[in-house]
Amino acid sequence: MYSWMSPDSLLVAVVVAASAAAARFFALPLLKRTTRIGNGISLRLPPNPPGLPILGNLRILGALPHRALRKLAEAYGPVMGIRLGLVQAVVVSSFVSAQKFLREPAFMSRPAGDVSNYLTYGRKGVLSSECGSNWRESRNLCLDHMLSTRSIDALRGVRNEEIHRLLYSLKKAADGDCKAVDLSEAVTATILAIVCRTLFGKVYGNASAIEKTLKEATQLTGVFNINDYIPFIGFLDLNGHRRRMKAVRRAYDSLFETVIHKHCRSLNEGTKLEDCVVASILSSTGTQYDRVNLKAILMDMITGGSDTSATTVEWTMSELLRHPRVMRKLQHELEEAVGMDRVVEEEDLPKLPYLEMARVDCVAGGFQLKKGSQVLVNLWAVGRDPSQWDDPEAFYPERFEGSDFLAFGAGNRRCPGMQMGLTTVRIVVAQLVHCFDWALPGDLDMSERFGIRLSRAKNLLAVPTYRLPPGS
Ligand code: HEM
Repeated sequence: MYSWMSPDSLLVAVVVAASAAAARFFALPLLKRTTRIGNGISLRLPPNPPGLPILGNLRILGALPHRALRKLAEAYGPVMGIRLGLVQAVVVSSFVSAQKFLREPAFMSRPAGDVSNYLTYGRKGVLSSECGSNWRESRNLCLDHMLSTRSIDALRGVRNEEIHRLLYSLKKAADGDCKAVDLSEAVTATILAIVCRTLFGKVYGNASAIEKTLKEATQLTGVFNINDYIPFIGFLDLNGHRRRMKAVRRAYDSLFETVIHKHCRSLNEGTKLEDCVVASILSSTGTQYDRVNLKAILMDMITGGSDTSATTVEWTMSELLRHPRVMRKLQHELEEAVGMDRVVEEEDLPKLPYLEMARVDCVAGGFQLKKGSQVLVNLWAVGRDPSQWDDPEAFYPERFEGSDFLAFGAGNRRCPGMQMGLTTVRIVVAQLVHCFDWALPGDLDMSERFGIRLSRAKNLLAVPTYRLPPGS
């Protein structure tokens, strides 16, 4: 059993269903891992569709690679090879194989490339780090100062303030002559503010500029970048990704330098700044702590921590709006557990019905992989694996009662921010559903845009009606 899976609620099922599997989308569609050794699981090489010289199978990916790869897997099987330019990759599309690959120690590293060079300070920090002492120390630092249960509890006040700001603005819109609010934008801004305040103590500079940088970073992190797959033409930067990544890094870097400088100065002078992750790390490691690693960690926390949660809330709300049965069930549960005289508090979350999800043991057919192969776990396809779930396309949160899911990865590189992500997503969804009835202003377009996480192609617009008594 995962350690975070304490008594939980239908909300978790809904969130998991929307973000993880039964619903249509994953926050992160394709997980990239790489192997440093041939794993020798068996003697067979996985079947590989024919490709072009040099380009290999790159052309088949198109605008929505997760869909193209699943289609291909229908013909070639749940573990298939593909060649991306000069890089041999293995695509994993079934639930049991994904569990096997993600937990296999041989696949604990992440591939090198433009993202690791330009968006993670050269494989420092956690996200793109090779598996080794730097990765382990950075991951522990994140867990100690931000992602442990104690830190998450300590940061409750920040979440509360920002979420109440969101509720206030939505209520104001509902009280006025509001046609529809842009829920995507409102939720993204709220979650980014929570993450920035958690990391830095306050939102430095222009919040919408940070949001723009974040969007650009998450888009660039997910793309299939030709520079990575045909490295000898990388210097030409044909698609301009390297240039855009350098711009993102410059924008982040100047923000991080300002924040770190302020906190170092205040620590050296013994003055007090806001409690936050930067202050906490610098107080415990000393102000001489490797600045590049600290900036890489901050980058990981912003990229890994904000858009993933915001996207999950967006899809969850989209599915709830399309499925009034689940919306009503959720509202009813909140009415029973919280009542209608006050808004939900984080303390209420464990009071919601118990839900336990057990780990499913797996046995996967193995293949021999070449050293350095990239492993692409198609989480989007895994979540719709018909051999795992009946009617996998349907939004049916109850299916997760007592079952496992892989929305946060698995094995030693599984998401360290799972508890924080779930806490944020659950409290935001709970508040939105408890405080408001929602209606759609027109048809709901459910198409997606590919990136490190699948975002909605079009922002979610919805009309709120306040449902708690005035003054609560
Ligand atoms: C709903 C929200 C979230 C989702 C769906 C999500 C999902 C994921 C997934 C699928 C992975 C890859 C795991 C693997 O390779 O097995 C991952 C890694 C990671 N996530 Fe999250 N995540 C979320 C929230 C967060 C938060 C709040 C943080 C931190 C503030 C965070 C930080 C990270 C980091 C640092 C890694 C890299 C771990 C490593 O390579 O060792 N995530 N996340």
